Amino acid sequence: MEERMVSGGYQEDDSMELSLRPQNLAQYIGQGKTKENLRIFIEAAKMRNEPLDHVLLYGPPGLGKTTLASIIANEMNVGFRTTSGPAIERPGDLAAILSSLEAGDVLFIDEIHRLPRAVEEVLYPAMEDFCLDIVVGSGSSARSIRLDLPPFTLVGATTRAGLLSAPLRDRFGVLSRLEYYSTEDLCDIVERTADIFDVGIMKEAAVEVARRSRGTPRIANRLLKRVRDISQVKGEPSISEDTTQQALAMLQVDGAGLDHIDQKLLVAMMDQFRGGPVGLDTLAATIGEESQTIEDVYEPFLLQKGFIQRTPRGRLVTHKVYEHFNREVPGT
Ligand SMILES: Nc1ncnc2c1ncn2[C@@H]1O[C@H](COP(=O)(O)OP(=O)(O)OP(=O)(O)O)[C@@H](O)[C@H]1O
Ligand SMILES: [Mg+2]
Repeated sequence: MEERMVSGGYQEDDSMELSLRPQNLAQYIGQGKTKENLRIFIEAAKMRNEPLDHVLLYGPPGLGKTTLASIIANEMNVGFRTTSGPAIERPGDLAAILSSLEAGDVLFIDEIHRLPRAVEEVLYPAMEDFCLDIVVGSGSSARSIRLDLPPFTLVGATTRAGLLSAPLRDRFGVLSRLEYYSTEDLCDIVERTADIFDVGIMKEAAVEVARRSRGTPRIANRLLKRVRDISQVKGEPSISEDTTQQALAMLQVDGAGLDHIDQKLLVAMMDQFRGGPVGLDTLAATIGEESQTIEDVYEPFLLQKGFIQRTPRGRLVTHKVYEHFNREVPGT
């Protein structure tokens, strides 16, 4: 699969992200409810001199889960350790990490849905009672010993909350779902990033980048970076709306943030299947993509935007699609 300008996943080109990452809750734009809750929980934990409850952050890629995890550590004034589900292969790996934590630390486990089951089982008593149950010896002389751990906060992140086992999910005290950002919030993010890049940007230009970023800060920052390059080559004193339009057209990102693959899919549905319903496999074969890729990568945004609907008989395009492509809605 090719890399898309508008995919929320991390790409090599996004390496500037580290410098763009907000450091505290005040700098973290949007996600009002999550932020408000966390602010209260953090304050309460600090008053009680206890570690924060374990936090699960879930939602699509690029919405700021990793960023928020590091902010939690900053706001609690504690250390931040990071690892990921696939990186912890054996129970012993996790035991080593846990026993090296300092009291109060935040341990961040990214892609936590990918933890091996045997590792997950070590995590349960660690989360619940801050202890490790270790089996020593083997056969009839095997026995289990219990080791105390320093109290810590586990922050887990996942794009696939549905894949988390119930016992693991139940051990988190705080569950926060990150939402796609509004155009206003993304506009603030674009302006903040431009500030860090030390370039000016006209309000209309920032709004335009925001509108096409699929509700995702990572995409907004990526688009802005490209737009800035073109603006600089033109010698503009600050990024203009014209340049932004031109740059985004070059990048083949349209007014709703759709790229050529989204367009191909929607046009095929209108032209070849009269708007649907069309089965996923048929559609996949028509545009030469895997069904799974359509379902996991292309469809979520189109569904969220109300461009397509899923029905038991297959996918349907909505009237929004005809309007978007300036076509007459059939049967009107
Ligand atoms: N609320 C926000 N305010 C400002 N910038 C943000 C915000 N959320 C995310 N960003 C920017 O978007 C980038 C991507 O965010 P982050 O890496 O935290 O996403 P993620 O949800 O962890 O993605 P993934 O699912 O790929 O791990 C950050 O480096 C940061 O620059
Ligand atoms: Mg992340």
